[in-house]
Amino acid sequence: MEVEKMDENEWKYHGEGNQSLVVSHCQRCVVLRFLKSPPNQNKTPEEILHHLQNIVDFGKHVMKQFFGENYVHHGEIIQLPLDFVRQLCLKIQPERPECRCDKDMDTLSGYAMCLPNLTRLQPFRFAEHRPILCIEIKPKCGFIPFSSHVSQEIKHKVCRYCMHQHLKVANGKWKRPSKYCPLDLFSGNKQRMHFALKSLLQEAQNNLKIFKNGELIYGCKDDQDCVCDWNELARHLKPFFFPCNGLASGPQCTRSVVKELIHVITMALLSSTDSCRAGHMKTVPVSQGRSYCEASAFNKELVRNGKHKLESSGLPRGCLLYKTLQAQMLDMLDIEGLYPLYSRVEQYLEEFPEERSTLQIDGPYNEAFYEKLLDLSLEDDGTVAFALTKVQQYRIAMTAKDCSIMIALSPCLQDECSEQRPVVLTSKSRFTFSVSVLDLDLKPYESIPHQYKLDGEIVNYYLKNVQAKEDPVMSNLFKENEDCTLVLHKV
Ligand SMILES: O=P(O)(O)O[C@@H]1[C@@H](OP(=O)(O)O)[C@H](OP(=O)(O)O)[C@H](O)[C@H](OP(=O)(O)O)[C@H]1OP(=O)(O)O
Ligand SMILES: Nc1ncnc2c1ncn2[C@@H]1O[C@H](COP(=O)(O)OP(=O)(O)OP(=O)(O)O)[C@@H](O)[C@H]1O
Repeated sequence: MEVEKMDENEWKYHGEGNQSLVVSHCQRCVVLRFLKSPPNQNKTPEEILHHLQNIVDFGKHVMKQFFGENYVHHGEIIQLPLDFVRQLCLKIQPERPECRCDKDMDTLSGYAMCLPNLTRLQPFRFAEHRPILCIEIKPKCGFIPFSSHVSQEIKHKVCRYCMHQHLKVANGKWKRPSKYCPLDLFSGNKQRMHFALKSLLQEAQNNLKIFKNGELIYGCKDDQDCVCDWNELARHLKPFFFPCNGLASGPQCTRSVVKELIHVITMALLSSTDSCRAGHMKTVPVSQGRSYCEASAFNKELVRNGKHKLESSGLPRGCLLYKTLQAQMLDMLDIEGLYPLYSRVEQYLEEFPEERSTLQIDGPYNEAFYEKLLDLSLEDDGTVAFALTKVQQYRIAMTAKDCSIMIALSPCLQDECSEQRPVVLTSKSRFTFSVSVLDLDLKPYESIPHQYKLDGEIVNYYLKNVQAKEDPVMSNLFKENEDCTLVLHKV
């Protein structure tokens, strides 16, 4: 990219999260990702550069190992003319959702990350001007803690996402709770995955976005502004799924399109399009802990119907969901078991503050950092080294619990099968697709006390306000299910 010739008119607002703001190029397949910070808490250009370097290194040396070369796009740092950045910031400001304006885009350092636009097929080839559909999913934590350090039994039964929903609705973050449960999506069972995806389509919150040719057509721009009309979605997607079929619009058409969409997402999520080193490392057994969540609407429906053998077909080893789950499961102790270890590291650092850099707490995130993460032993020998390894593994797990998956799909013809890319079939079309992961910024060491506090708040809110009021018939059914999997029904 010729940075001297940067023109803000060639870029447009694309999206943002809590930490960064993204603009996309109007013609080319790249985005710029800027860091954000609260007003008057600007970091120095050196600090920004260091932070960005850490993000790139972490993607390159650590997350690529866990997730696989093809899934991770670490990008590169770019230094931009300050004038361009300031003009760009002014240009995009009106597009920003109000709820994200508590932080400002960094306009002082001139540094940003340059990344491929993942709403396009990866790797992108210039010749491609075909229509593209992209589904972004933030799946969140896909397992129930199996750690013996968990102090509240409910955490072994109901997943964090489902519990957190209630607190979020009470706090006004979302108007309605979602029926989505990450354990259904991560189950590998198609029926459960379909239910999870349908629930995401019903209540997208910040867990689902759909882009057509790079433009957001479905999902929440912010808490107030949600474009979640299935008929409108079907209108956008009909040409993708039923290209030469005169399927009339109406409820039947909407249902058919949504069904095809869910099918195609499921197939892409279960596909294995990469191999990686961590695939060879000793992995955390996926079978640990319970494979379903008692609060899942899918599960409740089964129990209501007297069925209690919830299928968890397991995920294919090479697929991105599997790799994400493996990385998430590096949280083996749960925050309750981790927090005392964090305190041990803290105590050590208070005594020896100069050791902070040797311990690589704030980077560099290099090969050596990665190697130290591979020790999955849970035998606490009382050392700082053990505590530190668990803390760093926890940070990786937290990162994987908050990342997003991008599935880009483009219609292709039968004779295009020779391409390197995988293909997924629907009843009336075929698509080449790519799957990528984004937002792999390592969670800060300093966020651990916040995690500890939040965990307590989520669980206490749930126990007090939800479980206490739960339908007693339902909880009895669960109890019976748990004890002997035999439920007696009145005849
Ligand atoms: O704690 P959670 O599970 O609510 O996750 C936070 C996310 O909220 P969510 O529940 O997905 O709506 C939250 O997402 P939103 O800003 O609410 O869209 C952030 O991703 C936050 O990350 P960070 O601390 O800013 O790096 C996330 O915080 P971390 O816990 O990942 O640090
Ligand atoms: N390389 C990319 N290509 C296309 N879109 C992207 C890319 N990177 C980010 N985005 C879009 O920008 C949004 C915000 O990016 P990102 O998730 O990295 O922000 P964040 O502030 O780090 O998020 P969080 O709130 O989870 O901390 C994403 O949800 C996605 O829609």
